[in-house]
Amino acid sequence: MEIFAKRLMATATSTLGKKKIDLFYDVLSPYTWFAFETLMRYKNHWNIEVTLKPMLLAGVNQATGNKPPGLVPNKAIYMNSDLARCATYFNVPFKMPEDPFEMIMVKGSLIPNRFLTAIDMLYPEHLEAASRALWISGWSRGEDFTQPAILAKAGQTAGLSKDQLLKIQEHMTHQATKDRLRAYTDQAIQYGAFGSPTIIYHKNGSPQLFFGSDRFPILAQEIGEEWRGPQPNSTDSKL
Ligand SMILES: N[C@@H](CCC(=O)N[C@@H](CS)C(=O)NCC(=O)O)C(=O)O
Repeated sequence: MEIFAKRLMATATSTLGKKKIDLFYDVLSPYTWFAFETLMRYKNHWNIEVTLKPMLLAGVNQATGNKPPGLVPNKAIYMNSDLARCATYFNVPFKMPEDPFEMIMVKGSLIPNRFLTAIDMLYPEHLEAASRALWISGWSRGEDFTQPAILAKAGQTAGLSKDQLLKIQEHMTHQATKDRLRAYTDQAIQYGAFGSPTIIYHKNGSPQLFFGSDRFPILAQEIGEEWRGPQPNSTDSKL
């Protein structure tokens, strides 16, 4: 009981006074990978508490009437070179998959999002590593992360045991998991999301929305922290 009280106190103290940030994200979005890694690096440098919230980008697009930028031919051409430049800037091992159209428009991200949602519900301490493993799988190795074997491999990379992965697989089919994914997607839309990444800074209880991996200098200004580029510490782990 005493240990429990001590741990509770430690958790409360460690999050006390921290600026609250939500990252609404879909691993189907390569730009979101850059934002995710940057926020994870800054967790150790800024006085922030980041909550990871997997959401379905297709649901956001449907609700807002937005569409994937790759559907505008000139944007698709632009993104092809811009993503490569950004990958160097953010030091993320992005590699364009062979058929991004099939990946985004045909296969989508319902399955990987349910996988991440189930992990968040059952083993939240593995969510960050599992999200990273899925981005590496889809947007670095060109793997199909809608396939159970690829999900299992990503889960193992994230430190989940075979037994835990079986529970996750089962949990993915539960209504509660589907409802949670929808709830986070709806929450993002209510905050005003129209794409991924959507970063919400809760400024004295008032949500401020930032869209994109290119908003960090502005986010830093608004939260009163210093932007020191995408790698605030040269000892930050390299992917
Ligand atoms: N300028 C943003 C672009 C982010 C972006 O294009 N995200 C896509 C998904 S990969 C999206 O949701 N776009 C919606 C929109 O541009 O309206 C960045 O650098 O991160």
